[in-house]
Amino acid sequence: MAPDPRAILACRAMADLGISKDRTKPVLKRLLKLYDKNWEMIMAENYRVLIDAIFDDEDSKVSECKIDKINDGEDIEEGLTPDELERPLKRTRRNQEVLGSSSHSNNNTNVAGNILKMPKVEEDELSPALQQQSLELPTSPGNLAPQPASPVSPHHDGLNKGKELVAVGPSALQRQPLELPTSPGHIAPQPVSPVSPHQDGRNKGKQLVVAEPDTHALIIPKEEPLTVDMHHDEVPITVIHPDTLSRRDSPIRAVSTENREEPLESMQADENGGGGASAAKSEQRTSCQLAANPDETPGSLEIASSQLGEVKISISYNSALGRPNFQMPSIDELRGLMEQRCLRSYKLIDPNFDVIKILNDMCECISEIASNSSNQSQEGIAIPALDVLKKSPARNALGAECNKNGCLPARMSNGSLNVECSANGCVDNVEGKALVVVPEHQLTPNQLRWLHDANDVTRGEEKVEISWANEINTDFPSPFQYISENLVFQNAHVSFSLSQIGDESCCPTCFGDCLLSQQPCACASQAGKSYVYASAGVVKEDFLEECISMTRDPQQQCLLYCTECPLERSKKNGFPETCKGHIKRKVIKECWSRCGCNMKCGNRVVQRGVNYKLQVFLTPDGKGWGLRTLEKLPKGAFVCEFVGEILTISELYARNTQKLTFPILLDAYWGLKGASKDEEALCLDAASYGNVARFINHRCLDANLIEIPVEVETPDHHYYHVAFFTTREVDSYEELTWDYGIDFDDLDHPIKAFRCRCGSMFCRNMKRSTRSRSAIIAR
Ligand SMILES: C[S@@+](CC[C@H](N)C(=O)[O-])C[C@H]1O[C@@H](n2cnc3c(N)ncnc32)[C@H](O)[C@@H]1O
Repeated sequence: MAPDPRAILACRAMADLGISKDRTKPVLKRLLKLYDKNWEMIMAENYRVLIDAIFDDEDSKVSECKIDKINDGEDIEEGLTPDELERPLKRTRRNQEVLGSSSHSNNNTNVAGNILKMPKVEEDELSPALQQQSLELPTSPGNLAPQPASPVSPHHDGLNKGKELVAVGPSALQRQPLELPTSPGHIAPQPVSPVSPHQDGRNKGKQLVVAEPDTHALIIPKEEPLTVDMHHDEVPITVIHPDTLSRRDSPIRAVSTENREEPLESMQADENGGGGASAAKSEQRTSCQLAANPDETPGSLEIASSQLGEVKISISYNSALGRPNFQMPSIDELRGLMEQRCLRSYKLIDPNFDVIKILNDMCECISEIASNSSNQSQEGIAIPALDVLKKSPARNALGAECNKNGCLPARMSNGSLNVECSANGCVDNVEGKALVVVPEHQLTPNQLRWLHDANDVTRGEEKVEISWANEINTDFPSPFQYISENLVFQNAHVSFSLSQIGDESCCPTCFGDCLLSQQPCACASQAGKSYVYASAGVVKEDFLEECISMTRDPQQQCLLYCTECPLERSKKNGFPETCKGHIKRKVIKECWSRCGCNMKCGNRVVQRGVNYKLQVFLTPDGKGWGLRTLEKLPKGAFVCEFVGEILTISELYARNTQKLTFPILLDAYWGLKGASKDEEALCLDAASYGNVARFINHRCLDANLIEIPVEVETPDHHYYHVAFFTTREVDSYEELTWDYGIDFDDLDHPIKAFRCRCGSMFCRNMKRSTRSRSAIIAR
């Protein structure tokens, strides 16, 4: 009898995941029997049930085998007990139970949604069978199924960026995430915890890029020269079959480049699975050779390097190879699935286990080995190519030649824009290295302006220049007006009058630097008994920690309720609810023009503006543009203020109909005063007018920035500045993030939330199926 085509499809789908037919068939048969040949059930959600059953099958085999061994006395030598052998599963179950109960308590915990919500578990997306199984195993079958993914290229996000709405609202940070209640239903910002299990991997400044070849580029970064002449189907430079990620004995092919100006060489593990430079002396082929043999490379891990010490790891997929609906997953989805696989296969239960960190470590090892063998011939040695901007000595050199920031200058001549590309993936103006000449008239005014302002998106508005870079594709940021100070849109009442400031609210008799005096000046006293800033312009540790816990830790959190909440009052639906509460915050009071001290006074930090080297960049994980630091930042450092138009809440709601806002509420005092008048209930919107903070992306809970209200020129509490400080030390080239406080479940919210790709293990918008099991275990 001819095999059922559905069975063939199922085997194929499993093969794509690296599961052999031999493993698939018996389990499939069992499932068919179990589900009475209900194929729909088996095929649902990309064969989740099947995948799960296969792994469950293996789990039980392994565990049976181990118990057998123990019974035979084998493992006793290693000090293992049956209990220990079972620990992973038990822990998982226990954690799942806690998770369940926590979710339950979340529902009951209700300071009107103003506390952090547990990550959203979308039970309804699981098949009944899976739901049943998930009660026992938090690693639901979905974890192993390929997730429908959005294209890796942030192309679309990039285009949409600025048109999506950011729901920002107060929420709480958790040290015990399980006990965290739900996140806020309103729009105030929310700071974050310094704890990041992924942080180690990231702050090395390495990036993993999941790239989708784009041949429609107007400007082709030199970083990707091979793609210029390649079809989408062709496999780039250096290729390692994905199976080699898990199978040590898989042969790996490498492809060299022919036309590279900066030689990118291939990296491959040796037959014994040894990584590092020793494995790099490998067979090299051209991309043509590889393309001619496509069946062997449905997907590829690309590790390439240049002699300049750049490291690049990219994962690409040949979409022509029988997977027409293939969509490259986001880095977070990839991470989720990889972690699930590794956890399942190797029973890793270390909560710090992080696939990205492993890849980053790999980059570092390559760099280390490569630099230790600098005298050796570079032939055949693969130097990773993607951490491009971070450690490349070429970057600085080119940058020094071309521009201070090393990125994106362009040249106009004879009506054409000559856009060129450097080895570090930046567009530069090195003579004779032009990749594409784009007629000027083909660029929009916005693109022309961005090219012009490539070195300084602030257009001179800040003390420091802030460049932008796109190492991924040819997108430009969307237009907005850069302003370095908040501006009133129309109805907001903000008075900066000197007469409003009484002597008791400033320090007219001070001089020089207030921080040098023993007694805190009158300004500083308003925030507490001592100065908030340490002399180096950073917030003192104890103050910072207090701010963090007051906003994140439910135990420390205090919510203030308005008698008549401006948010509810302005709702257009005519059904105002009671105030959902606003997080009580600690406030900094800086000295100002009426004070006797000078501009260098240590109690003036935010008003002096951006001080660190920052860069706007296109994120590789689909969040659109983001902000990163180009230098290491100490803990408590002031990074930038959130600047935008000052709006009343009514004005904000009016704008929200257009879904174009990037708002932050100035609600720190709302519950303390009586009912705020309309013109005094304010927020900041950076959609059309804003500063560099408008590029800071959201990260659930463990973001590296926290926002702190700062009073400068007005003691009238309804208006203040919102300043971002680092919650921990931040490495150069790390993306800067803060927790918007979004409640991803609040469908009633006036501002549309987005699908979160923050990658945090505490993500509140992550389906269980894509969530890191290690995160669950960590709880
Ligand atoms: C204030 S903007 C940040 C800058 C933005 N990425 C851009 O390209 O202009 C907020 C928007 O960025 C995107 N974004 C921010 N954080 C994100 C995240 N964690 N996951 C996905 N998208 C995110 C969303 O589209 C959101 O509406």
